[in-house]
Amino acid sequence: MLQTNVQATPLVTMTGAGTCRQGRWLVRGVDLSISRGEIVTLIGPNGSGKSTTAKLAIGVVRPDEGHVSRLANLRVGYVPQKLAIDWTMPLTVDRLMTLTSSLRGREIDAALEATGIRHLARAEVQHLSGGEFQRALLARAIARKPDLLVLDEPVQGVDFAGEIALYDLIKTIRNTTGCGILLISHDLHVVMAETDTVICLNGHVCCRGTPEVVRESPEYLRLFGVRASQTLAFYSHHHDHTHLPDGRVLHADGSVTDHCHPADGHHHGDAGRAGPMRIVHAHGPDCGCGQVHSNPAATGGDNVAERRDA
Ligand SMILES: Nc1ncnc2c1ncn2[C@@H]1O[C@H](COP(=O)(O)OP(=O)(O)OP(=O)(O)O)[C@@H](O)[C@H]1O
Repeated sequence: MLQTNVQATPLVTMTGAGTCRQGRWLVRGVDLSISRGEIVTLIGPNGSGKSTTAKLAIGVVRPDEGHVSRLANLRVGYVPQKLAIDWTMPLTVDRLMTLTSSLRGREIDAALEATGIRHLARAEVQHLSGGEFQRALLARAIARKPDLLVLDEPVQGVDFAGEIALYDLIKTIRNTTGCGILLISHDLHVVMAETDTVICLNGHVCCRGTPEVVRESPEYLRLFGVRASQTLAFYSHHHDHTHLPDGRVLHADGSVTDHCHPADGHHHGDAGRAGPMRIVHAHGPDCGCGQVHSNPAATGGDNVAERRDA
């Protein structure tokens, strides 16, 4: 689990909030609060009201019932799910940063540095990879040092290895700036296990709590099924190495070796593998990593995940 520094005064508080269009409630009765240093993740099927809830939280959409309050002078960094960019027009990354408001050069540099794409400042946005583009959007959102970062599906178009790197980056941003983060995900990727509070939506709040609590709840299981819960169980433990497509092993300290270390715990996953239901931990008697697999206590890891290894 993440180290958190959640402070008492919420940045945003929603109480029984809902919004209605053409006589249809898009979402209703949402109670939600986000504090500094907290990561709240909205999950739910397509059309379940995740984006609408985020827009209610930051004031882009007004509630037709209930109440939404925000800290005075709250600064919000928002990465929407869709961005209206004219891809026929040349647009560099540093120009993207200042499209809607002005920023000083050093603010641009700092944000690009923090997201690991400073070297791409002059690159054309349309030539960026999926992961680089998401980092550029993230840089744009953090440049004004927001109190609250709202990220609507920030890993779209990114492969699995890039996805993990992006979530690590989001965590780092939270840890270094102390901002609150509202994340939206339409499925159950690594994000759910990396979060403080999960809110499961389906037009209303189905269930909420820590990832551990949510994955056991009957509402969650009804919505996503038992297999999803097991996948989450896998993700909710410490991951310390990643198997690269060429068979080598990338360790948490950045070193790359031909095989696992004897003390290695769990994988991040197989780099490049796609899809939400990845069962990635492949340790077994012949995996060569030197771990004892039959005794969960031997590795000190999460029991549920260890049982899956045996
Ligand atoms: N401005 C609007 N007017 C009418 N209906 C809308 C409007 N905005 C959203 N909706 C509808 O509200 C529902 C919830 O939409 P929302 O975008 O919040 O869902 P979501 O959970 O974010 O979905 P997805 O995972 O597909 O992105 C959908 O049925 C959508 O069609």
